Amino acid sequence: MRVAFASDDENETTRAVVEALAGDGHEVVRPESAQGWPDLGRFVGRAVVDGRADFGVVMCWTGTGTAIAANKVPGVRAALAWDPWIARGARLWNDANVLAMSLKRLAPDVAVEVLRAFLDTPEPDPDEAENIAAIEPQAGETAATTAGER
Ligand SMILES: O=C[C@H](O)[C@H](O)[C@H](O)COP(=O)(O)O
Repeated sequence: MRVAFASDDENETTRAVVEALAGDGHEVVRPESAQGWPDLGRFVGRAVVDGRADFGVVMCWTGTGTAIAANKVPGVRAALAWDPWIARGARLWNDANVLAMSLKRLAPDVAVEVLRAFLDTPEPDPDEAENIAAIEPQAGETAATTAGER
């Protein structure tokens, strides 16, 4: 598969993830230059939505900033995962298309397990199709209309 990858820092964990992606035969799509975490999250999100990548992986200290930035790209469903069960569930029940991980909190072997659990879960649960479709902004919905409904 083609997997877009970006991280705002590098350590043993990010290196293990990149090595696992390449070692497992994935084509890795990476940004050409170093950027801050908001732009990196957006880069990966756009790569997935544009079809340059099948899935995305974002990493930053917490994993949260890149996840939030990726999720601002319409069509992106980025999920922060810290163990394989969460990663598998994000694919099965949320059809997550971007995996976010903390480069500070996950040991290299755990990050690789999480990555593989995510990428090795090919199809979401059909029973969740309605919920997954409902994640996207609904026709005519804006921040103002959504707030008004509460
Ligand atoms: O959510 C943000 C990330 O965890 C960043 O990796 C962290 O805040 C460090 O970012 P910076 O190097 O820009 O201070």
